Amino acid sequence: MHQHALRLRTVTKRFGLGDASVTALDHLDLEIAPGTLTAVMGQSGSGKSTLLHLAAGLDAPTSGDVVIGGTSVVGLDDDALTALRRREVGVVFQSFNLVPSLTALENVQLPALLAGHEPEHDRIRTLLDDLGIAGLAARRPHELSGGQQQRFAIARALAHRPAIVLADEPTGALDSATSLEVQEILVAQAAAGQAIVVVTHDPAVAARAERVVLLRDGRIDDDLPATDAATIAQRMLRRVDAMDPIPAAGPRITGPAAAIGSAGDRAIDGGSR
Ligand SMILES: Nc1ncnc2c1ncn2[C@@H]1O[C@H](COP(=O)(O)OP(=O)(O)OP(=O)(O)O)[C@@H](O)[C@H]1O
Repeated sequence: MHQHALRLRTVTKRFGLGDASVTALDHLDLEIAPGTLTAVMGQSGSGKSTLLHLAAGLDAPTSGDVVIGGTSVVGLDDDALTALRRREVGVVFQSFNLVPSLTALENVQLPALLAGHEPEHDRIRTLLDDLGIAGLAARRPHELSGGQQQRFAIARALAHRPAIVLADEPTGALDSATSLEVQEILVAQAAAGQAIVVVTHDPAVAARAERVVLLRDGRIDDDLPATDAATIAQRMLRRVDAMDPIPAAGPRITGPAAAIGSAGDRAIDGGSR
């Protein structure tokens, strides 16, 4: 096993050219160890999705390097990058929906098959049981609710034991009881050796992580060890307050709470992009 499941080394990502360019990530350094659950938080536009896409090898940095499971993505051709991604990365992204023509179970088996392995049937059965979706395995995605599809997407990301699992609001479409079950599974998989990085706006989800990385303007603004939900929420509020040009009197609940709430709603409405 590599010392780092994932390393971003002085990564800058710019979109567009010249005056119109946007710097989504700005000389960002991040190392993710195997067997850890890391939450990434930050305001809309702070660079969270960009970070996940680069970490998944789906997009290349403008400068710097991304090292996935010990292999640098810089200089890899498309075939090599695809092979690396299939072997080492599992994703739960809104943009990576289940394949509609396959059953839900076949979707979960797909990453192993694409990587040229026999799926681990026992492991998949256990994951589906734990996620409460074993009875739905023969259905096609359009016969499942959004939350059920989300749970199959989580099973798909974990099934082939990739070195790193990247999830964008994995609990966003789930009711609170199911969200808790998914959190338990992520914690358990991290304890079993996978590196899991979860982008979330939910302090309760972030509180399950052993590390909370706060992004701001494409940089790491804070890097906290395991922290309780109230402290994380406060930390986020303070960031919002710091950016708020209008000082408000009295306790600051409305603005920051609204910021967290609207972000969560957007995730439920169909993701960040
Ligand atoms: N394909 C793109 N083309 C141009 N600009 C982009 C592109 N993708 C992201 N950006 C810009 O890069 C910055 C970071 O975006 P990113 O989507 O990573 O933020 P985020 O923290 O995930 O936001 P959200 O919480 O709203 O999803 C934003 O200013 C965004 O407008």
